[in-house]
Amino acid sequence: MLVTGLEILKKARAEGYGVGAFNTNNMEFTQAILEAAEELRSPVILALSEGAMKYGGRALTRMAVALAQEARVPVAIHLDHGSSYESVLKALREGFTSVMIDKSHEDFETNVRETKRVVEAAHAVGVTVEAELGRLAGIEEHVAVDEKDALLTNPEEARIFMERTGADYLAVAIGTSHGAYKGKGRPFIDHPRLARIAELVPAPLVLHGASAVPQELVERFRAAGGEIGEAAGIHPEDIKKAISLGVAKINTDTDLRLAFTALIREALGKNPKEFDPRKYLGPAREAVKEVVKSRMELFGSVGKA
Ligand SMILES: O=C(COP(=O)(O)O)N(O)CCCCO
Ligand code: NA
Ligand SMILES: [Zn+2]
Repeated sequence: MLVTGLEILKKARAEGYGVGAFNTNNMEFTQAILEAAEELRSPVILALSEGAMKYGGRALTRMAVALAQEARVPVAIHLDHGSSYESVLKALREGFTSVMIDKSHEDFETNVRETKRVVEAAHAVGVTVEAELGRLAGIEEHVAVDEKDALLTNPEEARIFMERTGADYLAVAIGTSHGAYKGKGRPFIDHPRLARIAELVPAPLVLHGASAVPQELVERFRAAGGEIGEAAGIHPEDIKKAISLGVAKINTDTDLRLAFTALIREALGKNPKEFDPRKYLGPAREAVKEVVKSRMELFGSVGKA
């Protein structure tokens, strides 16, 4: 069933498990994510970025909303990294049930003002809001303290920000970053900072840039002809610890992309004569579904629907 992001995340934070927000740009990702959720009886958040909405248009948004309504588990349709009030309005018009307004690159007062404006519009139509405070950036442990403070979420500021904006959940910067290169080896995650934020912010917390970038997937991608450098993601233990501290929404996009692309490269390499798209998109879809299922196991959302 189609529910708001807060309905899913409030329960998750209260009961100490995480829920995956998985990005989709097409039919295969959407099917993989929803099938995994139904098979594991897990709530799930289908995340569409502005780029996904541009790429898939009505075909994607209509499919996502319709399948979410028919799903036998709770599903929220979420605008990932909404960059403007107008972009959020478009998502609201498409029937999204969760929207992110990301003004984390602006100064504090601008972020508060813009976020508050989106909260008023979204709440008026029963949709819940994710905001962001702090800058996503992989930080080496030796990074100077004041530089960390400039980048990472300030716990006291977070409390004030949530009180002034009325946002429903908060994306925090504690050392993660988007993409396949999150730092050399095991990225440093500032758990004490997260614990402090969670003490001051009762709302569900959100972790962006949370993909694991597992070495076996990186190697499989390379073996199939992909080119990727010294890739590294967030260690599963750091994800579990973050969930125990108050993270309820965990964003995964890179791991799905790597799996999908590796399988397509393998299928095309194996049979150069093949030109039925279902023969390479189908196995790629299955690979995405397996990654989603393993993430749900890690987050503890299996059986929580
Ligand atoms: O936080 C994330 C995903 O993080 P990751 O790259 O670790 O999968 N997202 O918000 C997805 C970003 C979509 C645009 O690229
Ligand atoms: Na988001
Ligand atoms: Zn993100």
